[in-house]
Amino acid sequence: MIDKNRVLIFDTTLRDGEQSPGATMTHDEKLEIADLLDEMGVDIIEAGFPIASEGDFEAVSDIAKRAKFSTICGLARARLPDIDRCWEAVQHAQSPRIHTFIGTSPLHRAIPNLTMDEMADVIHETVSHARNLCDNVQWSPMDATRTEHDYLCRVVEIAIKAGATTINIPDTVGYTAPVESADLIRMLLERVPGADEIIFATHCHNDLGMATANALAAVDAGARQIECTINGLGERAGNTALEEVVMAMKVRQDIMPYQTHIDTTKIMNISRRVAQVSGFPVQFNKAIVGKNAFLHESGIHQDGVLKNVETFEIMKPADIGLNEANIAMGKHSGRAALRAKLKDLGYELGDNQLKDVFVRFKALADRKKEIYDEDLIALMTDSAANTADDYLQVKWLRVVCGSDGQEAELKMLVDGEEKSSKCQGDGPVDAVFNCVKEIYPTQAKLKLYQVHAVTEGTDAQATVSVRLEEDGRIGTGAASDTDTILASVKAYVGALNRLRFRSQKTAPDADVKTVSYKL
Ligand SMILES: CC(=O)SCCNC(=O)CCNC(=O)[C@H](O)C(C)(C)COP(=O)(O)OP(=O)(O)OC[C@H]1O[C@@H](n2cnc3c(N)ncnc32)[C@H](O)[C@@H]1OP(=O)(O)O
Ligand SMILES: CC(C)C(=O)C(=O)O
Repeated sequence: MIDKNRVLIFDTTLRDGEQSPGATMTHDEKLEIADLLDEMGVDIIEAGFPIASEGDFEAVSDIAKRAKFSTICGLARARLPDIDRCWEAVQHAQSPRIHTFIGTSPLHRAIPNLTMDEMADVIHETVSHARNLCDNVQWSPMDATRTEHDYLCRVVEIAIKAGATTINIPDTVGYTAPVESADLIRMLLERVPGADEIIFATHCHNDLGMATANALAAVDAGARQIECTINGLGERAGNTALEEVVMAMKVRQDIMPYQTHIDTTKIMNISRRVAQVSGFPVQFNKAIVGKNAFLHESGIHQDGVLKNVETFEIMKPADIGLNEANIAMGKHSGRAALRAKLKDLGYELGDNQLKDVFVRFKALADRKKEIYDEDLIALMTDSAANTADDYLQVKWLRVVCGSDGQEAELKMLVDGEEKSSKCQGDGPVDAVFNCVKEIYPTQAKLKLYQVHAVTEGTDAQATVSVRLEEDGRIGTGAASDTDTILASVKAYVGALNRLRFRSQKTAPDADVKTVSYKL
């Protein structure tokens, strides 16, 4: 007999999860997911429906042979050939289980056109047959939550008498509410003879978004096995999500003092893997494993988290194996978060410098949805390379591009005086460089022009590097912007400033202006 507060975790990602339209996994992918489930401490893995296809049979039987910790279970209809095939597949597991089911609600009884008595006989016969093959048998009255209570009690009792060791109560269509889910388990425990000898399981679907709540309510009422899937994958709106019930019980031990055997630090990895192999991406705001589940973007939250992480986090990201930073930089971020983030990246800023970088950061965030570390590094490089003290400064730019040519119009400050130019060129970058040359004539030769996208996406920042040579001196410039042409002209002008600075340093009589380059 297991500890009264121990809740068994039955994962059906490979069976009910795979029933999500389009989520079919290959044989090797199923083995890989089964290994991960086994390693994370899932008590029972429902590996497939062996009679459904040769592929399902092979997968269940190969998983059965390799599982080290988990019980391996296969699904079978209330038909003897299904049960035999299931046993054939699971029998080599160190701990095999047969799971057989039949729809017991009026709607489901009508499909095979069986009376209540006839169905009761089928249940007795099929569960007995399964039990003769395997001493670990699970039986499910499909659509239990829409089955008449008296009939449900009757068939559950028959299944227990026939040898079922686990009775699963499925909310097949995700119709029930938490209070009913709990009442149903309580009712069965009270009314069915022998109910205290077996384990009741709960199998919930998420059609009304209540699968997790229903499963936990059933546990509260006495169920001791939760059927669930990674990422809540499953038929229609999916099943109870493993990560949600496991973490809810872990975090709320005060009101749910139940234990599982799950190593929660493995959750994130398996969630990502299931998302990849099933082709079902996890929604960003999904509880526990969503990309945003531990991210804070708004300034007030970020400030709170930096001062005391518990202000906005009820669990540690590391508890689910997430070791990434929890601060997402974006247009709602404040100075505290920017300073902390830059410090992480190796930039210690004084208040004035932070003020300047913050203005640039907000301007960037207005144009770009997500600000990655690389964007901030680019921003710092850009800040260092292009300052308000520069001799040459880009003030305004407009470029017209089209199949009939490119024209740029540029305004610059040259030693504080505004100058403008309009030029054509062989491409937009050439056109804008021609404007610079017209405003600030120079003999400098372009030795390198390189564009590099800092992050992914069409809104990515481009970092442009420019190297110029004049009289044996080299001047380099770099700039970043979501607008590649603007980054190009800023890099070009930065390189010119640098060349000028260098030429003045080698001419001691010249009026040297202090320029704070850091390249
Ligand atoms: C709620 C759930 O998730 S239940 C599990 C659902 N999963 C699946 O169905 C996936 C795997 N299924 C399959 O590959 C196929 O349906 C198979 C191989 C099992 C059966 O295929 P087919 O023989 O072509 O039957 P089909 O799928 O058209 O219809 C289902 C048959 O199973 C019968 N059936 C359904 N559930 C049960 C049950 N629990 N016990 C006995 N018979 C059942 C239906 O009455 C129907 O029988 P019929 O062909 O005699 O009318
Ligand atoms: C086979 C049963 C347990 C099922 O998947 C359901 O009823 O949803």
